[in-house]
Amino acid sequence: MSISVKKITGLVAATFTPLTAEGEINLSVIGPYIEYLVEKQDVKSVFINGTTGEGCSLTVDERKQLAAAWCQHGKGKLEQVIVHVGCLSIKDSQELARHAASIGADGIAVVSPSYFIPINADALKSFIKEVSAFAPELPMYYYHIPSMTGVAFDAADVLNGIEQVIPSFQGVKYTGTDLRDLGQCVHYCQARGWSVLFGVDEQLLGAFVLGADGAVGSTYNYFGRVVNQLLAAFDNGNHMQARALQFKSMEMITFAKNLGFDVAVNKQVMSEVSGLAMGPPRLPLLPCPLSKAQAIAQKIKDFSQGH
Ligand SMILES: CC(=O)N[C@H](C=O)[C@@H](O)[C@H](O)[C@H](O)CO
Ligand SMILES: CC(=O)C(=O)O
Repeated sequence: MSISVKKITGLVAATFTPLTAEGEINLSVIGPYIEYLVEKQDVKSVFINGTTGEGCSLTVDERKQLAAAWCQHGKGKLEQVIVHVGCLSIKDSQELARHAASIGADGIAVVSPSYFIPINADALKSFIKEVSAFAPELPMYYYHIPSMTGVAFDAADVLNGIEQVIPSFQGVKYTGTDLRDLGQCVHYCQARGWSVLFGVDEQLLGAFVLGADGAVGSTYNYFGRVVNQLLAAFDNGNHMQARALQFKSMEMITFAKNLGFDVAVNKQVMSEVSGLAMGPPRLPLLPCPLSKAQAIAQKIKDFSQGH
């Protein structure tokens, strides 16, 4: 079987999930959110319900409503809407995969289960296969994020031979810092026309040197314009300029991390920079003083000046 696939390139925003002050999903923000990404950040693809989107803290029904809203509002405006369908229950993941296909999503991605963790790459391949079987016509991406899932084997081992069991497999979102494993993923994916998307925003340039096709990250929501210039400089062979821009992103993220940069702070930073109301996190995480998010937002605004 072959499926028609547009390769994913450039920056992909790992979107936040807007909630009301009462903690319910706020679909009315999705339309303005898309306008903001396209017009203000020059970012035209999204990865929804992932880590940044708190996908694992939402109900299946909420995730479906969000996916439908992103696909509906994104039509004609966004290049790709990738729906993350990872859950602890394989049946929930299968249902989300089936739903993503029914609403015209451009692809699906899945993380490894993280409570009962697959003991080896073959076990994880079986899991991904059983999810993709519910959306066989949709490109499937493996979302490698060992710091969150606890998976103890290489992504390259998951990719090896996967096309024989999953015909719709199209690549990997790599959120890790092992450049040898990443390089092996690029080597394997390039030979098959698949996409490698990097997910550690502060190290993006290194991944592009190794041949990554694009990047999925939270900071592209509000720093995408600057990072797009980094990619343009890299494409033009202007490595000094690319490096200078990577150092800006690194400095911004280090500043944020030193203040305690969890998903709740990050979400508030997005509200401050974009003016869109993202609301609180879903889980009762530690309260985040507004002053922290404002300090980070100010840094982002200073660093974005002139870009
Ligand atoms: C663990 C996590 O959420 N990683 C995000 C994407 O994979 C990144 O976009 C980070 O938020 C970013 O690199 C800042 O550390
Ligand atoms: C960054 C990313 O890919 C996520 O939030 O899922």
